[in-house]
Amino acid sequence: MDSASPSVLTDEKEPPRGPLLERRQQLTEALAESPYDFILYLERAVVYSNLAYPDLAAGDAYRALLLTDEVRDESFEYHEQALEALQGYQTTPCPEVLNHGGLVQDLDRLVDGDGVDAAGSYNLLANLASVRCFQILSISLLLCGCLKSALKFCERGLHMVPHNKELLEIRGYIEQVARRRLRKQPDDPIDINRLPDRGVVRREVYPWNTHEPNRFSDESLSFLNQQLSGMAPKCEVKVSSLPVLLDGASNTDGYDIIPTCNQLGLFAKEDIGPGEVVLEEYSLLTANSRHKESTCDACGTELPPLQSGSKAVSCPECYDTIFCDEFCFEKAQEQYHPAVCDKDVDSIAKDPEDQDIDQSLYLLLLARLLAMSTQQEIHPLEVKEIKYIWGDFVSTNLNDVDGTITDEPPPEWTLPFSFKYNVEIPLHILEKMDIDIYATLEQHDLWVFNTAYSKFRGTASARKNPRDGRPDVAAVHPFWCLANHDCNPNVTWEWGGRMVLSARETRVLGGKPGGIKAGEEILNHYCDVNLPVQQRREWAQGSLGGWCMCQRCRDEAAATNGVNGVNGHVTPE
Ligand SMILES: C[S@@+](CC[C@H](N)C(=O)[O-])C[C@H]1O[C@@H](n2cnc3c(N)ncnc32)[C@H](O)[C@@H]1O
Repeated sequence: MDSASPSVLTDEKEPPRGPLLERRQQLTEALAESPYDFILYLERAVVYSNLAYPDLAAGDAYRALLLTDEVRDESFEYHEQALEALQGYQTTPCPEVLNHGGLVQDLDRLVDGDGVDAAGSYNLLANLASVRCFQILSISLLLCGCLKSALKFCERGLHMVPHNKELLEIRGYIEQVARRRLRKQPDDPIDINRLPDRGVVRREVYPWNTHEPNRFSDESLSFLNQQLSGMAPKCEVKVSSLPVLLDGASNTDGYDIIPTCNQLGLFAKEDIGPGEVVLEEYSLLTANSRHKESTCDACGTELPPLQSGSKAVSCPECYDTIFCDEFCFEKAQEQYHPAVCDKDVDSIAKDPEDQDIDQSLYLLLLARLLAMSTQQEIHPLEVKEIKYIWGDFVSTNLNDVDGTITDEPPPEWTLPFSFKYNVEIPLHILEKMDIDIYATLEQHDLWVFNTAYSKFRGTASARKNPRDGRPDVAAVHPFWCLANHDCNPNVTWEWGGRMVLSARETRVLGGKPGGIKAGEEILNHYCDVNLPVQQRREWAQGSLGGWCMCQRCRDEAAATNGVNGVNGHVTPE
């Protein structure tokens, strides 16, 4: 589709952001007052579309869709509240947000039963609204690159109103993009099951996110250092100057000076001897994607064999949950477990298909975060294990695009996104935890999940199962992950029940003796440092967010390619 395609999301062309952000704020406040009002959700979805956040538009349209079900079915949990929220709205004239894309012409098809009494009029509004939800969901998910979910929602809408002009147009767009992505001819049929369903969305500190700290402030640094002192007494967190990373090979390997940016890093404040433990960190922000696997629910360590002398403890309320010892059990009770105890959330997203392993581990980390924030009665983004993590955010200005349809989401959008893992299952988990997903919108809005995902990606570590090599346990260790990468690292790391960083006995380069001097930065490794430069760079690219520009990489690449030469592309074996 060419970039001159009309913006089917909106009736306006590139409206200004300021008033839209204000409107978003008003609608968010209105939703806090009236959380079961699907019209408000739809209005906010349109604002998100106009602001070019199609993922957030889809999130709101999905909540609105769930509320239309609540209105229609009196056995549903929030039926009364959803009905009450509709008082004050009429079908003629219907709320402006529903009067879109030929929808009102389909009114007759949407009347249930005989005529429109009070109940009928609410059902009619709910029916109209669900079609509007399907329109927004399908176009928004298409813009995120989630073609399969987009087509499914579009088909559901067309099932209700087969001639709806907008839905037919959206289906045309989805099929056009699908044919191009699957390399099909214009008339080839499309198998919905083969459509890509993983997309990417904006990865940013949302303009309304008031939870993101200034990580460089004295207050933040002193909080971090106070926490760090117990786990790494010889280290401190300080600002570190790091190379700005590009997406791939460049001709700057031989340059003496390259652009840098300020981030945080870990530094030695005293000399550390070779082999000495640098940091030992305990974290409850862990996830295990195997159902009934023998790891500690809290710290993720392998459980000791169940024989006499084992210190393992199971929760007395829900016997299935096992902890490696009393310490982990108590920490879990204090910090997250009661929020999920006996709530049947255990089997969700477990034993995933191979292609979903990463998404399922990140989702389970999100689930743990939600349990921690619920138990600790704080906002998820205030949970100390993630609050100070940098999410590799891109600036809002760079992310901004107009709402036109293109083949692929823009290259600046780097947060992996799928309807299932970002929207549907997190809400399902909250429901299982007996949390009202409408009344707790402030804590459980989609942008909150996306922000947490941004922080997990690039900082979580995973452990492979020795039986089949699949990564099935993951964790976020917020202090360990403050250590930056270098291909000539001065530490090694190992994660059992604790994440342990130790000073290397010998350095990789030149076999020089290990040990870290006071003032030197702690340099971790995010890839196998025994590989040749090209392979190291490809491996570390995901967690670094770019092409490694450490001194070793630059020297080796410049030596291989001639000074200033551009590397050729080598695929790892
Ligand atoms: C796990 S965090 C490390 C801590 C991070 N510097 C911070 O301020 O929180 C990983 C991120 O740090 C940055 N980083 C780490 N090592 C780097 C390196 N050698 N060169 C450039 N950036 C690096 C990248 O932005 C990467 O995505």
